Amino acid sequence: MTATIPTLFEWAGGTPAFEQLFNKFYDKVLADELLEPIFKHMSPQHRMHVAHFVSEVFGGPKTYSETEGNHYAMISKHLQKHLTEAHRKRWIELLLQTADELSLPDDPEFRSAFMAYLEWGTRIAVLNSQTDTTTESSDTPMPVWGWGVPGGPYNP
Ligand code: HEM
Repeated sequence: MTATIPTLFEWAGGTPAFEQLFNKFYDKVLADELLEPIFKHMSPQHRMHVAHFVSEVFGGPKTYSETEGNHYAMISKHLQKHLTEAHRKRWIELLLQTADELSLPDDPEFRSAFMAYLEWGTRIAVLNSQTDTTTESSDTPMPVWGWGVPGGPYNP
């Protein structure tokens, strides 16, 4: 019998894990002198929108795409924000710090998939923040991230 491979979303702890992660992360963002200026006007819904977006990418419920936006809408939110590599690196650093503090799974398989998505997603955000238009098509589907080469957790 083969074991069922959990989604990254399930492995991380489901909706509560992602909501907690982004809630705590944006507290850190607002306390950070480099990132605070670019996030100080974010809406109260911002944290949960990002939590639901990332949950969906990792195989969770389609809350973001069914009720909150789509991939194009997410990209559009970054237009003309003029994000820099320094912003991007700090964003990732604070998110990883939060993941450790909340004891998100730290197995090599989960963390390598998590990092791969963060690298991809943040670089797309920075690229699209430099201009007022995106080449992204308005019907681009939500990305779906998987375990990559390891294929699943080593010890499910
Ligand atoms: C995987 C990477 C990322 C994802 C999935 C993501 C996702 C999102 C989403 C879903 C929104 C819209 C939130 C809403 O509806 O209120 C948003 C807005 C935004 N994001 Fe990102 N983002 C990423 C990376 C980044 C990075 C690296 C930065 C800057 C360091 C950034 C800066 C912003 C800003 C400034 C906004 C607009 C805030 C406002 O409304 O005032 N994002 N992002």
